[in-house]
Amino acid sequence: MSLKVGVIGTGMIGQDHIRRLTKVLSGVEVVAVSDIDEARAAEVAPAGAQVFASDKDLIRCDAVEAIVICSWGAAHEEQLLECLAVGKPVFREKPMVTSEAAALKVIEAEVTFDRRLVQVGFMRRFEADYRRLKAVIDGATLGAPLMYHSVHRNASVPEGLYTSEMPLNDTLVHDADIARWLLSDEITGVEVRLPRRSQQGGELRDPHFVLLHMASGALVDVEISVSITYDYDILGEVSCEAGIAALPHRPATVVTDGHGIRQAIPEDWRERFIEAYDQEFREWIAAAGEGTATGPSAWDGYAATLTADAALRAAASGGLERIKMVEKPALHGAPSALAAE
Ligand SMILES: NC(=O)c1ccc[n+]([C@@H]2O[C@H](COP(=O)([O-])OP(=O)(O)OC[C@H]3O[C@@H](n4cnc5c(N)ncnc54)[C@H](O)[C@@H]3O)[C@@H](O)[C@H]2O)c1
Ligand SMILES: O[C@H]1[C@H](O)[C@@H](O)[C@H](O)[C@@H](O)[C@H]1O
Repeated sequence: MSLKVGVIGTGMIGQDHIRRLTKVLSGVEVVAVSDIDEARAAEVAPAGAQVFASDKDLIRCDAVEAIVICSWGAAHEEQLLECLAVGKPVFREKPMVTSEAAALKVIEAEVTFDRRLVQVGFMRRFEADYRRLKAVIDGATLGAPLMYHSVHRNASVPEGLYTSEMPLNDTLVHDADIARWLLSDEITGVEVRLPRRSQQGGELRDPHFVLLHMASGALVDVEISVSITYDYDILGEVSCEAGIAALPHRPATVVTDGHGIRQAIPEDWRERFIEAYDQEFREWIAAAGEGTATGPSAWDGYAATLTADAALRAAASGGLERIKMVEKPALHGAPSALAAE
């Protein structure tokens, strides 16, 4: 039996997820779509899917067993709370929400329901290369991680839609989440430095250099570039007490010609993380079929939101901005290092 899914938000990633849910993965069927741009929803709706003008009607529709939300960040809170109110599993693209207060409401609603329903779209955790990197760090041979260097480069971002706060509250959340997951640690403080401004960024302030302070004492530096022009480049290297572990470069055909020897880099996130998104949804479909969720949780969404908020404060203050988390609910795993402080 297929899991019957409704998709809210049929823009760039909504369409890419509809493609994988209808053409790549099995055990799932897209039975409904909704977007504030109803014409766009109708245009991309798979054959036989119902098109809803209202997101609430889609969420409450009896034929919809689980929901995928790919709308803009500001819409996420209400849509998530509605899914939790009707007890349906929900995959929510990052960022989970855009304020601490909203993140706490989502956590509270899920804890009241007393079963995990929310999975947040931090797809890096599902990629084989990141999983192998984590296995090495968790193994005994390299010793404790001391530093993580994370490079996050976008060739460009959508003009007009991508605003000046988004390097820190939309893009950085991936690096914050993967740092917490790879190092099994929590973020306790954030600093932001602004290097010389790139002329390629137009109105946007680009790039950003971010320093994340971890509860263990490890440090994480993050380069956020959103107008690097050449391609979509994601790198990661962990320095441990007795060695280094790094993500490999993606395999690509080696071209030799009059310009030298070279390998192509993925153009954008769709290409770079294609297998990660597929695996993320395979695992979501299995969990949602059992009425629950797996992988990045509402707690992880909350941690990323706090980091984004602290980064925005740090960019304004120029100093170290501290993060204080509430106590971690049992539903979301063992108490965090911070809760014990
Ligand atoms: N995990 C990733 O790598 C990744 C990649 C791209 C985007 N995203 C995230 O996915 C979300 C969407 O990004 P996108 O690039 O597809 O943006 P987009 O602008 O291309 O699409 C967003 C769509 O949502 C619709 N929408 C907005 N508010 C709505 C509402 N209240 N109800 C219904 N529909 C609504 C818009 O009309 C639009 O069609 C963002 O939160 C973004 O951060 C994640
Ligand atoms: O929404 C996208 C997406 O999350 C990408 O993975 C990230 O690299 C971009 O910077 C962001 O704008």
